[in-house]
Amino acid sequence: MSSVTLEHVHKRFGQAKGVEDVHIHIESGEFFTFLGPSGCGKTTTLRMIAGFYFPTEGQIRFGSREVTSVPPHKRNTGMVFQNYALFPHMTVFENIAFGLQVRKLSRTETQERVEKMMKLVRLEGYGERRIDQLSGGQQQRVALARALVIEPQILLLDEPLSNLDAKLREETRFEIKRLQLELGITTIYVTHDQAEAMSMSDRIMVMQSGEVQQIGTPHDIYHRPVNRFVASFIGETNLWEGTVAGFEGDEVQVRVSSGQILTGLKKNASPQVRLVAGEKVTLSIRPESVMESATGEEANTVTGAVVLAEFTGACVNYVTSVGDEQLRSMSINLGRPVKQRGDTIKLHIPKESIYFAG
Ligand SMILES: Nc1ncnc2c1ncn2[C@@H]1O[C@H](COP(=O)(O)OP(=O)(O)OP(=O)(O)O)[C@@H](O)[C@H]1O
Repeated sequence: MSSVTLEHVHKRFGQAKGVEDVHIHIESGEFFTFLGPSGCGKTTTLRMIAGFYFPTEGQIRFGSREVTSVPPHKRNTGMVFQNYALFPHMTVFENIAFGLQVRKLSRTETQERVEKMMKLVRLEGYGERRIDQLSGGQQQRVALARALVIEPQILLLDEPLSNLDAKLREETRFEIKRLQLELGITTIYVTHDQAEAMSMSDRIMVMQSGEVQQIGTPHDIYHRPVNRFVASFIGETNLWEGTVAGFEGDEVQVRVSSGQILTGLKKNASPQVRLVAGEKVTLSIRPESVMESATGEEANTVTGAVVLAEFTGACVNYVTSVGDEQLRSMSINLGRPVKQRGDTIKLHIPKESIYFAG
């Protein structure tokens, strides 16, 4: 297995920007995800790692080997494409064996390796089926087996689940994770689906408009987003505008649109934020951290009118109007009466759950 390093990599398509200054080190055996909306540069970055595009500037290394302008077939990477790119007229066996035949392996070895792969992806007994006789999920597993059979140092996956329905997508993401852990293979995964990225990855790189916004563990990115974009792209959040009103020890007071002062912790600020009295700041408050107030007396309790009440059985979700803002809250159903639209509600925002996101 191999680490992957991108050193100040840029890609331009004529005058158009593809990606700008991607600088990352992916550890050997890591599951690393490129996450972002359509057009943010995920696929371009992956294609440079595969060798389908060469960078306009910068260097790419696998371990200590420089591969910046090495062609794809000499890189020893396995790739799964969004549409799988299988050969429809060939059988499962022939599809998986393809890369081994190109490499001129003996028949016995090819047979052994393909069978081992079919077992690994749970397709034993399907060798003679044609691709067009398989379900979407099974085709996806053939594509994975075909990428893995050549024993690549690095596995590259470009939106591999996007053609599957929601339930199968969830099952298959566990399957991919299981395979990755079993093989210990360095895996780079491209998706625009934040739940997929959060549940599978060791680390995530969040991209927007060809630029890296943040690199971190799912936990870091969720709890310590560096800016508004990351805060709102990853999970749901309330983004409130406020003005820094003052400081006390390790706490900071912020005036919000209702005129009320909320207290947060200085340490919960993105490195991109300067907390200065009188300056505007964005507060990111996750819905699950907002609680219906037990006494109405706790610090950081706001009062508002319920705009939307949602009872899902397991949870009670409210959207509440507070000053000029709305506050979305989400809590486990503890059997309390559910408020209705128009009711007054008091909501407590614990000070440690306020994050200053820029
Ligand atoms: N071959 C190309 N020629 C010109 N521009 C390109 C080419 N490939 C990508 N781009 C541009 O580079 C930018 C990044 O595209 P890229 O395909 O990497 O985004 P993405 O995040 O993978 O999006 P998606 O999820 O829609 O595939 C976009 O602005 C895109 O228009």
